[in-house]
Amino acid sequence: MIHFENVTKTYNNGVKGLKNINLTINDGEFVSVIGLSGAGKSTLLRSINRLNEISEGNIIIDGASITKANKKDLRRIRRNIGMIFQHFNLVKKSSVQKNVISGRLGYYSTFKSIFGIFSKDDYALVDDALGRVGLADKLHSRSDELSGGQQQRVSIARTLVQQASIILADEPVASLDPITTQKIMKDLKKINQELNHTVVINLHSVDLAREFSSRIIGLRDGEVVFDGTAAEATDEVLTNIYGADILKQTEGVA
Ligand SMILES: Nc1ncnc2c1ncn2[C@@H]1O[C@H](COP(=O)(O)OP(=O)(O)OP(=O)(O)O)[C@@H](O)[C@H]1O
Repeated sequence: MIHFENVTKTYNNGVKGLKNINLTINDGEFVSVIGLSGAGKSTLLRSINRLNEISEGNIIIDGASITKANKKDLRRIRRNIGMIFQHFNLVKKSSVQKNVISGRLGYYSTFKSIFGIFSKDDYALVDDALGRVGLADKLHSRSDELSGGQQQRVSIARTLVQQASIILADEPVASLDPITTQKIMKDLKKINQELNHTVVINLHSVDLAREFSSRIIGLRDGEVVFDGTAAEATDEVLTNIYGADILKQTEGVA
């Protein structure tokens, strides 16, 4: 469970990225976060794993405060939170296998991680994860030889071997064409349904949010202005909250 308690983020320049957010995301939910550019979507998502330090309030993950966690606890909490980025964040010159197995690093001491000491079980997890995302045959390919969609699948596989029960996806389809976008969204949905992983995803496309989410959270100026099911997020409701601009946003164009 992810719980936001009176969370505010004030950037150094005084801009408030989030304003007094109170929110609970339950295990197994598929939550899309929508809103116009600058609404606070990335700030919200990156606060969950403390890539972004919040200024006030508390964020609690499965009963433990990530906000107040010391270094050791932070590492333990983060191990359970996978992250998928718009630009994949792979080591391009490394093989698919190496990139995916790096999802296990949180389970090892620094010494073992530096020398890349992984177990047979870790390699088996990599094979299983690549099978799930349809890339079993790419195990030894260099990551930069893959298409954008395939690279995004590698990053999904990395969160699978991490065995993270929470997946944060920050505009994961913003650089992809519509067909690849559908495939990636379906992969995420499948993982959500089959493994019961919680997915929190930032999207520019309202249509995608409606198609795939169990819940949509709408932000405006750092505040939650909509929180409901996909069916409740009608054009009329969203236009009332945001104006027509929210419906015009397309992938990658804010
Ligand atoms: N590092 C920063 N320093 C100062 N202000 C920032 C910083 N990062 C974000 N902001 C501001 O915080 C607000 C929320 O930004 P955020 O990136 O979370 O929005 P977003 O909804 O993800 O936007 P987009 O859809 O364009 O990615 C914006 O006003 C933005 O300008």
